[in-house]
Amino acid sequence: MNAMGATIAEKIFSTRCGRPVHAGDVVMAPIDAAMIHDITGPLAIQTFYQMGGTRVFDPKKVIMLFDHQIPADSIAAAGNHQLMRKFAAEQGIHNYDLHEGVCHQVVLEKGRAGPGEIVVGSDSHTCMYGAAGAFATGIGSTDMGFVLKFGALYFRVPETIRMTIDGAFQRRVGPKDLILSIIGDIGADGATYKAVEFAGSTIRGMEMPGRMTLSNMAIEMGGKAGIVPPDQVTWDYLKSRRQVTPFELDSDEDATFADQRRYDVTNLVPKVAVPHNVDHVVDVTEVAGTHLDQVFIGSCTNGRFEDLAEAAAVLGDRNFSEDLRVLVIPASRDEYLKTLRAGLIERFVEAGAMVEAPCCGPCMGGSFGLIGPGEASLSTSNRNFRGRQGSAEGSVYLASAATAAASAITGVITDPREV
Ligand SMILES: CC(C)[C@H](C(=O)O)[C@@H](O)C(=O)O
Ligand code: SF4
Repeated sequence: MNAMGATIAEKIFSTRCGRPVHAGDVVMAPIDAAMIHDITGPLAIQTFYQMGGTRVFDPKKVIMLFDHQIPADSIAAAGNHQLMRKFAAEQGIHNYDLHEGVCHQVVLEKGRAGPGEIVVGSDSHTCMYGAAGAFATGIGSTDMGFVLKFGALYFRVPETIRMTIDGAFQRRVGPKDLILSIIGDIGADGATYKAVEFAGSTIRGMEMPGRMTLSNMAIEMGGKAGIVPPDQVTWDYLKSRRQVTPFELDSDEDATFADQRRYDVTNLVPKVAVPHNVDHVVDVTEVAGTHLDQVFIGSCTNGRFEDLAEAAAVLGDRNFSEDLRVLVIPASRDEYLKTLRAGLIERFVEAGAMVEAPCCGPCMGGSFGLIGPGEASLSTSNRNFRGRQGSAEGSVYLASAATAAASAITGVITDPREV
């Protein structure tokens, strides 16, 4: 039989399962790392015990942290934290607790996900670790209970959609505009259960933060994973975070793809996802002038130093509009420190923003920063579903940090190329 080419996803599953597997095969695959946070962790732990679990499969492979409801914003949240701290202590799991920031950012920063690994998290944006060449996917708390006990999980090896991206971004246009435009094009269910691969010269020239933004939002088109083939950028990023021995991991040219799409970013303009769907994407010019009550710059999608630096560059020495609330939340302690040391936190505070310590913040309306009925928020995060950031009668617009900063200066949705 001819040896057929394979996709990255097929290669990862073949290596980890110890035999050649193909898209469509159902396999029980070993798990290299499993992440739980303060919202979904308690149910996963409960399931683990209900399944008769006593010791987790490998405490070193379990990543625990709190980010959605920190500092505890209710007695229930405090109780969840207590339960998880107790579990970590009993099981010998290192608990990052509330010290480090948003789960996905922290997993990558701590080098807990890398090329060729199968990583799961009980959170839908776990696909972000694909930026580091992992096959990473979000799973439910019940599946996570199973993983904690057995260190393995059933998967149907996904087919792959390859997105080849070429061209150079224009000023104030970047990865967030690209991923919004791709999602607008393919639709919220356009990549359902597919591994989405990001390839091409634009990706090769992109640093890790941008790659994270792309992989993070793979789930917003239904993707099971969002993978960037590891290259020197990946290995350089991982070098200071874990032991690395670079190796080749890319799809073969004769691999079978479910679909191959090409994009050119040369003429890409700033994009905005308008209420209430992530795939309802328009050019910023179409919604420019829309009144806003709040701007949120942060989240696992766009809360990194590079995003905050872009926002600060747009801001310059101006102030934010006094007619709206501006919330800035770095995605992690590291990102916070970089931003602080660059003097940008001072600039944001001076300009009128409220800067919070690393956490999910208003991203999913779980804790603070909620919007009221009839209010509109523009957010650098990844979801704008009805009620996502508070009132179901509110509206959430998604955009880049540059568009967010420009809009925060004027108080209305604003093209960042024009301020
Ligand atoms: C709370 C958690 C389960 C949820 C997710 O899975 O994504 C959240 O992080 C989100 O972004 O909606
Ligand atoms: S920042 Fe938002 S998208 Fe990311 S994990 Fe937190 S709630 Fe989910």
